[in-house]
Amino acid sequence: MEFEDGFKPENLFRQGYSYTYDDVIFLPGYIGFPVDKVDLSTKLTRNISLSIPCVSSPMDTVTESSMARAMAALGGIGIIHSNCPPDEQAAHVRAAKAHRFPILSNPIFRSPSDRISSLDDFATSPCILVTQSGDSKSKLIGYISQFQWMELPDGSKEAPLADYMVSSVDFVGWDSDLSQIVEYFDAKGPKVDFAPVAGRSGEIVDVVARADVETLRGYPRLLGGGSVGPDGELMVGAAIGTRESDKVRLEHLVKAGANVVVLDSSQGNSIYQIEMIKYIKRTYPELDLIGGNVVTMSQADNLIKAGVDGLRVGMGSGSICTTQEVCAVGRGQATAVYKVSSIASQSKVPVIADGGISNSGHIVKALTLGASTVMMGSFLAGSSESPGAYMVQDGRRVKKYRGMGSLEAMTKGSDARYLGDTTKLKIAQGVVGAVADKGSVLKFVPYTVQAVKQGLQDLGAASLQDAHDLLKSTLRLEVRTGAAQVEGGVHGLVSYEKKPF
Ligand SMILES: NC(=O)C1=CN([C@@H]2O[C@H](COP(=O)(O)OP(=O)(O)OC[C@H]3O[C@@H](n4cnc5c(N)ncnc54)[C@H](O)[C@@H]3O)[C@@H](O)[C@H]2O)C=CC1
Ligand SMILES: O=c1[nH]c(=O)c2[nH+]cn([C@@H]3O[C@H](COP(=O)(O)O)[C@@H](O)[C@H]3O)c2[nH]1
Ligand SMILES: [K+]
Repeated sequence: MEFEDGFKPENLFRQGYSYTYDDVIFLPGYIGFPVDKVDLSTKLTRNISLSIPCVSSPMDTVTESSMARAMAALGGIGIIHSNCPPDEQAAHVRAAKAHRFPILSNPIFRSPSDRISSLDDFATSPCILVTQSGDSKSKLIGYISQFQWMELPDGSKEAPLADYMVSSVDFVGWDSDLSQIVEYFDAKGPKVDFAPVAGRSGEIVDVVARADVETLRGYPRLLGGGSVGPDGELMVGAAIGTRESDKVRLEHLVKAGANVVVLDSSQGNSIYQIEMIKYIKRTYPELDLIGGNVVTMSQADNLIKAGVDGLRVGMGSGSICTTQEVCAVGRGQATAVYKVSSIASQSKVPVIADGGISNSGHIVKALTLGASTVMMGSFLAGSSESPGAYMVQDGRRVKKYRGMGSLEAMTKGSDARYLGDTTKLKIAQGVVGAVADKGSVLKFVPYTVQAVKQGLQDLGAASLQDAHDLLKSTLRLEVRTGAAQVEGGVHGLVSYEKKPF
């Protein structure tokens, strides 16, 4: 028997309000399966499948090679930002895809006759790899770690590397997983602390520290082999703009092996984007292409007709966004995701709910309202995999996080893009800020995903397809009043500690 209880989504979202995730709440359904039966596998685009619905934002404080590698290892995907020269962006794509193990240390190479003058020579790498001619392409001979170098007696530090390096000629293969690297260390014994990693064509591309492997073993187990493309490598996405120069950028990215490209714009329904979509589809028919951003059915319809394989949804909903204040356009994110998904699903174009995700409940809401994945900036920016170093601010460890339309990011990047070609006036549509240290995404994303599974179980959805079917049938939701939102949070306590896992 059907009761009249709660709102049908189509009725709620046509009342003339712009709702965001916190405004709405779902009524629970019926649980007929255990939480571990909830399958979150999904589609990023028409042709790209992921095992978790998580995507990292193309922002210069969120996604470079380290984040892209980790997101892919988790079964999601990272989109490398374009606020750098094309060859640098392509290098990030290559580095992320170079091997399958979710650690990236950008090793430094030296020859046996080279000498180390200070710790600065290690840059950000935990060790220096010694090869015959001092580059990644020649034969591996040994390594020296920062720690080992510092422990050398005075006088020995200035000697050629050959005099004190740890001899090591073995490496692990590019497609090794955690258990194979553990086997390598077990076989080598306790004196060997680093495993060089060979790339596909035999050159040494990275190095894995024993300590990092131990840390990883304490994290939730990585599911499956991650997001692997047809080439056997981890999948990586990259952002581009819609200027003429972006065609050259795209060529670099395709050569580097990018699996998907995102046209990165706040308002994707433009002649520039539509022409770019047509150009890309003509030039690289095999390449998956995500268009956006859009928030209305009509914007989405235009990009679908132009040929996109995925749509990115959200305007002004991001944590660092000021677009709605500056330009008076945008939409509440719950309404935007619901409306765009309702038209995109007719053409089987998956939707990425981009921006405004600050907890697992927001992810459940985005996916249940029709999205196939969520894209996150601030949620991931405080992780050890995001670019940049931690700083201490008011006694807390933080990392910088900034909008790509902030003055600071625009000054670093290609100004032409934002200034237009005719105006010299720079208008910011984002801010620069900081987010708290959250540790590794390899640890907190699995917990977040587990929470999402619990949410779907409560709704009675064993998969994202189930959730989307419910949306069109028995799912009911309501708007929460201000008081109901307060009630839904922690309230009435003198003090409390919020530990998510
Ligand atoms: N999701 C969101 O709500 C927002 C996101 N952002 C982010 O900020 C960054 C910049 O976004 P936008 O400013 O929208 O970048 P955009 O590149 O789409 O637009 C910048 C300006 O360049 C113009 N333009 C683009 N292609 C052109 C061409 N071929 N010829 C002439 N003019 C052209 C556009 O019309 C616009 O005036 C992106 O990373 C975006 O994701 C910025 C604002 C809002
Ligand atoms: O209005 C904006 N001005 C900006 O400077 C800006 N930079 C990024 N973005 C968008 O915000 C998304 C990330 O949002 P969250 O931090 O909420 O995850 C991202 O994925 C983008 O869609 C911007 N929007
Ligand atoms: K905002």
